[in-house]
Amino acid sequence: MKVLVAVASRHGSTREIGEAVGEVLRRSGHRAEVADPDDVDGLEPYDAVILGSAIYVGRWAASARAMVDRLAHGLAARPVWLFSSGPVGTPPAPEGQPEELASVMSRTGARGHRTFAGRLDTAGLGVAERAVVALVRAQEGDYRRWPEIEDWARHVAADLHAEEIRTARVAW
Ligand SMILES: Cc1cc2nc3c(=O)[nH]c(=O)nc-3n(C[C@H](O)[C@H](O)[C@H](O)COP(=O)(O)O)c2cc1C
Repeated sequence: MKVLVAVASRHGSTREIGEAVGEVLRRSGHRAEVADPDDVDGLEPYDAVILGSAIYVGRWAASARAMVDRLAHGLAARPVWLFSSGPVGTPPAPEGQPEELASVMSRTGARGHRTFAGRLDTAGLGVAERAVVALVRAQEGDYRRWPEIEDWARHVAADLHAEEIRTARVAW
């Protein structure tokens, strides 16, 4: 299947998660393209979509939310999975889902959502971001667990193969 992996990332770490997901899909026999949500004009070329976003102050990025608004019908007509990335530290914090997750799940009919731990590199942050990080005492470091991310992507890839078989049966 041809899969769009659309990823909203401010400082690059969620984008790298999306690239890893795309790589697993390709190794599993799918075609995968990784893109910024702002660059997605339409979903016609794609059979399925994975949409991911970094979490900032409890919310998904504006570009991911805008893509859901813009392409809600196309998303609802395709298999969709969602992921978020944000919690940092040991154990990863904060817990809890992004504010708009329930609404995005229901509007897209998403088959699943996973939150992955993120990366915090204070050297790359702006002044306002540093103030928030200091306020909540967030722990610097890279907490992404690649085996967990790859395992999730393998499950999605397997579901997509099952979907291919179902679609082929209906076509007969
Ligand atoms: C200002 C600021 C606010 C953040 N707020 C949250 C939050 O509410 N929930 C969360 O899980 N992570 C939060 N994070 C952590 C980021 O989501 C995490 O660093 C993520 O990996 C960043 O992804 P990116 O590199 O793709 O932008 C915050 C980070 C910053 C700098």
